[in-house]
Amino acid sequence: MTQELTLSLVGGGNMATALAAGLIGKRCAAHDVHVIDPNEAVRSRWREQGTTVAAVPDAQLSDRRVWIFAVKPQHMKAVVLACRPFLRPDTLVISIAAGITSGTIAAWLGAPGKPWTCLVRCMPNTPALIGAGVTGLMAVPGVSEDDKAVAQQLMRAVGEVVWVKDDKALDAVTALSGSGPAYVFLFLEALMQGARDLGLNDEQSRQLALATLNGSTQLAALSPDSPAVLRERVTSKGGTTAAALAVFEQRQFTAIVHEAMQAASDRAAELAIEFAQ
Ligand SMILES: NC(=O)C1=CN([C@@H]2O[C@H](COP(=O)(O)OP(=O)(O)OC[C@H]3O[C@@H](n4cnc5c(N)ncnc54)[C@H](OP(=O)(O)O)[C@@H]3O)[C@@H](O)[C@H]2O)C=CC1
Ligand SMILES: O=C(O)[C@@H]1CCC=N1
Repeated sequence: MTQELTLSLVGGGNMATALAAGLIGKRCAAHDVHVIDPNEAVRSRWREQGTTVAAVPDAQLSDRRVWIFAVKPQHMKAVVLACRPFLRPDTLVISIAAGITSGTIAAWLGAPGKPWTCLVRCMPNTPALIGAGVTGLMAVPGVSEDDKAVAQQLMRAVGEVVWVKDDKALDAVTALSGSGPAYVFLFLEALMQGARDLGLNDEQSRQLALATLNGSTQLAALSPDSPAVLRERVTSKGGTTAAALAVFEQRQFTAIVHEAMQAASDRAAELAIEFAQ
């Protein structure tokens, strides 16, 4: 375990919990993690894990080398400004908030005309909770290679990492892997419902649907063939799969997914404007 990394989680909700599941014990000790959250029930859960906690930003922030902002986009400005007095010149700030751009956060943290340059935006996802997450990262110009490595090392503790070049690309990451688990869970729910409607019981539906998603994604990851080729191998001419895929096509499944992802990306861009003032 890398013990020397000290961390503050600003916002101790769902995503902070998912990240901590991989980080604590692997990248930092629980007592080196300081959690800021206004909710006593949330703080109590963190206390039980052995972290220090506070309801509002406090001087302990200054002892933490890395801060991860994990509050809702609408809370970001107030929270960032409240934390700002506790910055050290070498504090590495990581934001996982959807939408809010690196330029906006850097301006909030910095002085007029002198934006904060030690800032990385990340977009993780909830499978981080079981170490199976994937995180998109982008760094503002000026972040040292060492600090990029620290951010990467943190996110690697909960899954894979993909660096992208700018905020726009991070919005695309948000629309794919940030929000993506919800799309997959929706598809899983639909498969299970479909199976129940066809007469299978709850347990059978769950086992078959989960194993199908799991097996198919593993096959796609390991196979040299494209998803399209793998799909064709399932689809016998005049058979059952062709009948099902014809319905997907008729209902424009691909267009629906495209439209949904565009909506997620557009919403990220809206959040950037809505909560930047
Ligand atoms: N959930 C996901 O799948 C993902 C979320 N994200 C991003 O992560 C961020 C957090 O999302 P998520 O974890 O789901 O949200 P949660 O609501 O679960 O967690 C946010 C936490 O921050 C607390 N909070 C509110 N105000 C403050 C404050 N002033 N100071 C400190 N903490 C505060 C909230 O308390 P209270 O509930 O009392 O308001 C809550 O406990 C968002 O910006 C989201 O865009 C990124 C990737 C994936
Ligand atoms: O729904 C949201 O806005 C956040 C960002 C990605 C996943 N959850």
